[in-house]
Amino acid sequence: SHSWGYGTNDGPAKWADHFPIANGPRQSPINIIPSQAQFDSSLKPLKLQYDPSTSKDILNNGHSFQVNFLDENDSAILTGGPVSGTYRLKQFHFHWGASDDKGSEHTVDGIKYPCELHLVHWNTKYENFGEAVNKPDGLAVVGVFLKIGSANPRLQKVLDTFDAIKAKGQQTTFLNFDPKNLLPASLNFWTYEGSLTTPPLYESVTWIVLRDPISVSSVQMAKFRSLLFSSEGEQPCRMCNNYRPPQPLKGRKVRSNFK
Ligand SMILES: NS(=O)(=O)c1ccc(C(=O)NCc2ccccc2F)cc1
Ligand SMILES: [Zn+2]
Repeated sequence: SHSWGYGTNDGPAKWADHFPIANGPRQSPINIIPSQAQFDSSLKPLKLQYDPSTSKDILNNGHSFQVNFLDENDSAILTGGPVSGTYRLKQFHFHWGASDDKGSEHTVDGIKYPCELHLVHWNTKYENFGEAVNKPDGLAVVGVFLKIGSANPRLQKVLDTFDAIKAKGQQTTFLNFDPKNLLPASLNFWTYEGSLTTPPLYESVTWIVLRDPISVSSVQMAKFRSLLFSSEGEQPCRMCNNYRPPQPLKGRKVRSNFK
């Protein structure tokens, strides 16, 4: 299908040309305004049960890099929170900026974080990810903000693979990584109905954005920016600013599980 990116000619402002749902009623990301979020006591605690043995490999897909998980059984699952049923972890990936003052997709009271982690889960009422990805209750993505502070040793394990996945299409084995180690202590969250934040922008995501960030150092953020959008042998193009800006809320309610 059509190639898209984050540049002047193929970036978010142009996605509607080939993906008209870009102007749809439940697009992501959004700006979260905590004072306008509605506390919902009926929201259940979020349950993330990740068996670390299910991580498989790490891939530079030309838009971000992602850690892929075995999802043939229920060894890494999300239950509770705003969802009913069981959602299986498929992959996690990040979005980041060219400098530490931007990079997250969701914003909080207009504040941008330097980076945002997305843990992508699919609803096991469907056969597989491909079946779930375009259904209104198909996906649940947990968003985690990264804030500049002390270096994050758990994150460093991911960054240490970057020399092997510098260019688009490169992939390497990445076993026994526990994504629970990339979560903040509190699972307090905001939740709303949204979409994939990249083409095809399917409106299939129940977003679960954690309130508390995890830490990343400025040096570690510089390492993210050493990856390339481009394939080996092409004119090198540094991977950064791979974030979509906030989209219109269009009447949606944002709920929280905390006061
Ligand atoms: N940034 S995010 O909202 O968390 C997000 C999560 C997953 C995808 C994805 O799987 N795309 C590939 C894809 C799309 C459609 C069908 C199959 C696919 F693999 C895209 C964006
Ligand atoms: Zn994402």
